[in-house]
Amino acid sequence: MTNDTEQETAADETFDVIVIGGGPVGENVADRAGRTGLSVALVEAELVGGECSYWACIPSKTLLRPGAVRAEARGVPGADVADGLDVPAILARRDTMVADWDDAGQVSWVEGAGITLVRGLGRIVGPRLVEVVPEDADADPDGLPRARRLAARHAVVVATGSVPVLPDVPGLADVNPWTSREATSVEEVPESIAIVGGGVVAAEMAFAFTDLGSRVTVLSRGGMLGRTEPWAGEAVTASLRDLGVDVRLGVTTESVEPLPDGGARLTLAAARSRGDDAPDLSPVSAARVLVATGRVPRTHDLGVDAVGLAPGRALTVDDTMLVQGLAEDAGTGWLYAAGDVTGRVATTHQGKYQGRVVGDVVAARFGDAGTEGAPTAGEEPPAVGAAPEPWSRFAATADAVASPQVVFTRPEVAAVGHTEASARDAGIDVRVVRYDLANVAGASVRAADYAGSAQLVVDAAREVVVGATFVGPDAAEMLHAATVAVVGEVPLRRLWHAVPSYPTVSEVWLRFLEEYGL
Ligand SMILES: Cc1cc2nc3c(=O)[nH]c(=O)nc-3n(C[C@H](O)[C@H](O)[C@H](O)COP(=O)(O)OP(=O)(O)OC[C@H]3O[C@@H](n4cnc5c(N)ncnc54)[C@H](O)[C@@H]3O)c2cc1C
Ligand SMILES: NC(=O)c1ccc[n+]([C@@H]2O[C@H](COP(=O)([O-])OP(=O)(O)OC[C@H]3O[C@@H](n4cnc5c(N)ncnc54)[C@H](O)[C@@H]3O)[C@@H](O)[C@H]2O)c1
Repeated sequence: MTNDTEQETAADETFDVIVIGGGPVGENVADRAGRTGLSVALVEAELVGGECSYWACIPSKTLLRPGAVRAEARGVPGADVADGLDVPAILARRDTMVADWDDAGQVSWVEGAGITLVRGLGRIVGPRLVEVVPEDADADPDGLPRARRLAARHAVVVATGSVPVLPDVPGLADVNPWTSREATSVEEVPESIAIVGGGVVAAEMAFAFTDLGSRVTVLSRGGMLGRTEPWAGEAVTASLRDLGVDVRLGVTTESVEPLPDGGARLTLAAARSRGDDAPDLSPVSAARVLVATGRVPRTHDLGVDAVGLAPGRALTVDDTMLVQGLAEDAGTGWLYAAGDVTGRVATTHQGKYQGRVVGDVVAARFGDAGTEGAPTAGEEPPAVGAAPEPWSRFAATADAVASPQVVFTRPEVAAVGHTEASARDAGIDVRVVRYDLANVAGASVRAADYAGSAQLVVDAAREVVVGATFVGPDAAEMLHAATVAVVGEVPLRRLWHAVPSYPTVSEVWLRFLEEYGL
C-alpha cells in the first residue's frame, strides 16, 4: 500500500475526508464529518440533493398530494369537492418543489457548511485516492477526459445511491421505457401507461398517473407491495381497482413491441409467484411503459475494483458503516458507505441516519476531539473493525430492527420493524394484535367513510412491540409513535400509561393494549 506522502503527491488536492455522492445521504455525511475540524470534499456528478430531491421522494409525493387531499375532503360531508384535478397546477407545484431541477439552494447550503463541492463523476483509483471527471472535462493529450485527483488523508465515504433495474424482456428497450425519473418529471401526461412491477414505485405511480388522468395498468409478478403485510398490499390493490386501474397480479411481461402510434404492446404470461388465481393474460397496449422493477446500488462506475471489490454489487458495511471485504493491500479503516449503495435499506430517512452515524464515526476517529460544540465531544468511537455499542451514536442499530417506511398510496401504508412473517422467521415468540381503525371515535370524526386497519407485532416473551403497520388515510403521521415504541423497547405495561388524545385515530394504541389483554 502507498504511504500518506505518496498518496498526496499523486493528487491535485488533498482533503481529510472525501464523500462521493451529494444526495441526501452524502450531504449528511459531509455535514457531520466536518464538525471536528476536518476538511471535507463532496463530489457530485449531477445535482446536489440527489435522486430524492429531484426525481424521487419530493416530486412523487408532490404529485400524489392533491389526489389524497381530494379523497379526504370527499369523505367529509360539507367539504366535498368537485371532480377532476387541475393538472397544470399540479405539475407547476411539482416544478417548484424540485426548484426547476436547479441545485443552487443546496449548493449554497453546502458552501455555508464549509464543505468543498467538487462537480464531476468520482471514481476510486486506489486507497484513499479519488479521480473526478467533470461533465465538461477537456481531453488530455491521450484524448481521455482530464480528471482531477483528490487524496483523502483519512477517509472516503461512498453515498452514490442506486440506479433502476431494467429487466431483460425482449423488445422492452426498443419502446423507450420510462423509469421513475421520467415518471416523476412528466411534462405531458400520457393517455395510458402500463407499469411493470408491483413494489413501492409501481403502487405510488399508479395512483399519481390515475390522478393525472392516464388510463393505468399495473403488471405485477406477485401481489402488490410484497414486502409489507399481505393485507396491506390487498387494501392498496382493492383501492386501485376501485379507481378503475387494471391491476394484474401474478403476471410476467414476456415481450414488448412498439406500436405505430408510438405506444407499446405488452404480451403477458402467468408468473409462478403468488398473484390472482386466474390472471387476465390478454395483451396490454399503452402509450407509455414505466419500468418499476427495483433498484440496485450504484457501484458499476465507481472504480471499486481498484480496491478489490466487485462493481455492481452493494458495498457491505458493518454497523459503523465501514466497508468490508477490501483487498489486503488496500488497507483498512478508510472506506465507508451509507445510503442506498449499501443495499441495507432504500429510504432517504434511514440513509440519512446512516450518514449521521458514519459522519460521527469519521469526525470522532480522525478529527480534533476538543472542537467546541462537536456532537461527538467526549465520546470514544470503537476501534476500527470492533463492534460498536448498539444504540450508541457510532452504530446504525436501527437499520435491522426499527426501519420505518411510508408508502404514499391511498390508503397510505406505514410500517416499522418486523412484519408478522419476518418476526416468526427471526424466531420471535410472536403475538399479533389487529384493529379496525374505523372503530375508533377519531376515525368517524375524520371522515364518514374512514377505512383502515392497524396491527402490532408483539414479542410476547418480552412484552415489547417489534413491528407495526398502519393502513389508512394519514397513516404516515401515526407511524412515528410506533417507531419510538420499537426503538425504545417500551414494555406494553408502560405503554398503557401513554394515553392517546380523544378523538384521534391514534386511540388505536389503547385498543391494541385492550385487545392484548391489559
Ligand atoms: C420514485 C421514488 C420515490 C421515492 N420516494 C421516497 C420517499 O417518499 N421516501 C423515502 O424515504 N425514500 C424514497 N425513495 C428512496 C430514496 O429516493 C432513496 O432511498 C434516497 O434517494 C437514497 O439517498 P442516497 O443519498 O443514498 O442516494 P441518491 O439520492 O441516489 O443520491 C446519490 C447521489 O450520488 C451521485 N453520484 C452517484 N455516483 C456518483 C459518482 N461516482 N460520483 C459523483 N457523484 C455520484 C448521484 O448523482 C446522486 O446525486 C424513493 C425512490 C424512488 C425511486
Ligand atoms: N415511499 C417510499 O419510501 C418509497 C417510494 C418509492 C421508492 N422507494 C424505494 O425505492 C426502491 C425502488 O422501488 P421499486 O418499487 O422500484 O422497487 P421494489 O423492490 O419495491 O419493487 C420491485 C417490484 O418489481 C418486481 N420485479 C422485480 N423484477 C421484476 C421483473 N424482472 N419482472 C417483473 N417484475 C419484477 C418485484 O416483484 C417488485 O414487485 C425501493 O427499495 C423503495 O424502498 C421508497
